[in-house]
Amino acid sequence: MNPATNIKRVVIKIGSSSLTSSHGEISRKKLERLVDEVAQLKDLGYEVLLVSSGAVAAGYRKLGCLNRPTSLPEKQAAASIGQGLLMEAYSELLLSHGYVASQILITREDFSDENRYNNARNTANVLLERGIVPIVNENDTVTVNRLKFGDNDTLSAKVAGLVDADMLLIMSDIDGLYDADPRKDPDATLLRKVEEITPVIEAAAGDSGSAVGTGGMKSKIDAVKIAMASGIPAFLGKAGVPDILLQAVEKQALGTYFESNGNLNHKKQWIAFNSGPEGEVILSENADISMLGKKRLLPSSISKVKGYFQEGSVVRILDFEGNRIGLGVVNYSSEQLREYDQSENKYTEEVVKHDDLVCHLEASIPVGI
Ligand SMILES: Nc1ncnc2c1ncn2[C@@H]1O[C@H](COP(=O)(O)OP(=O)(O)O)[C@@H](O)[C@H]1O
Ligand SMILES: N[C@@H](CCC(=O)OP(=O)(O)O)C(=O)O
Repeated sequence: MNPATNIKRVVIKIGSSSLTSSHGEISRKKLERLVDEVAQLKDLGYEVLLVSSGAVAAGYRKLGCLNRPTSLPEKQAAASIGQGLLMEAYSELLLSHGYVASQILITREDFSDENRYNNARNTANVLLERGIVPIVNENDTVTVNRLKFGDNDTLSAKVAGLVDADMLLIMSDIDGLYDADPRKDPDATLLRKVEEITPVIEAAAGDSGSAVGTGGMKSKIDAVKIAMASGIPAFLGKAGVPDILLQAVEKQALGTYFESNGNLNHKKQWIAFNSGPEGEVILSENADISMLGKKRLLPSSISKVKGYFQEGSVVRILDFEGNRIGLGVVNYSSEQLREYDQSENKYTEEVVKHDDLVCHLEASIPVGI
């Protein structure tokens, strides 16, 4: 723990572009430099969880591909070879500093099941408390396109929330977030501190700059939003700059610092970012939306129900005009809600309890969730 900053537990995301050579293959030198810096943090008493990309990059040559594959089955086959090689290298390098690595492979489905999500937390906590360095990646080999996290940026933010990290470091091939895509605008300037992700910032974030990166700045901004809403400050900077990890946790690094602006608890993080809503409830015209974050949702506020869901499912909450305004766990099935007759007032229980409701006003939930 650093008493000056109150930071002890750090999640570090390292992108493919920061681990590969110009040919797109894993660079041993870059990996060594990263592990040296992780060990530096560990020596100082920080707990470190690494979210590492690079499985496809580490495996595609051995699969017989000359270039990084683009089809899903080939990428999955490459990851199947590369993930083992990547872990072998991490284990060996960390052991040379006296630290033990562990592997955690996650799919989106693991996180959408609340029990599995909570179980992943317990496992990661044990590892971190015992000084191990968990190395997390998406379980590429078994995921299908539709159900992929897709990029490790959002995965890292969800993992940071899962383990109650004190800080999320997203290390990339660029020294931070610029006010415009630097490839398109030579006058773009580096933003050093961001308190809120505004539409202007979202518009500035472009896609990936390299052949190996997947998410680009867009997915990093989505990730940062998740961290900020979960109460976790984030940093975005350039991997490979000497001492960057230590400087980042000490708030001295060149890069972009994002302040946290929410404090969603685990349950609300799960509802907001992992659950996968099963249906929709549309509020009546006169429902007081400004109060939604502070209140429960009553049957009388609902004008329409879309889709089929069970009691206990997560649903999207839309205003009368169809704008997404929140998510919540319902106490009634879609059929029960469709049958609700206000005049009889037969449902006494709220549709969504306050503790089970996340309002977009209290959490800037990334588009698409
Ligand atoms: N506003 C922006 N500020 C900084 N970088 C940007 C911006 N818009 C787009 N980019 C691009 O995003 C790239 C980083 O994303 P990506 O290639 O996915 O890296 P990684 O492999 O680290 O995930 C940068 O190299 C840059 O070209
Ligand atoms: N899971 C994939 C990487 C996916 C990914 O997010 O890559 P990147 O945008 O480089 O961080 C792999 O290990 O190759």
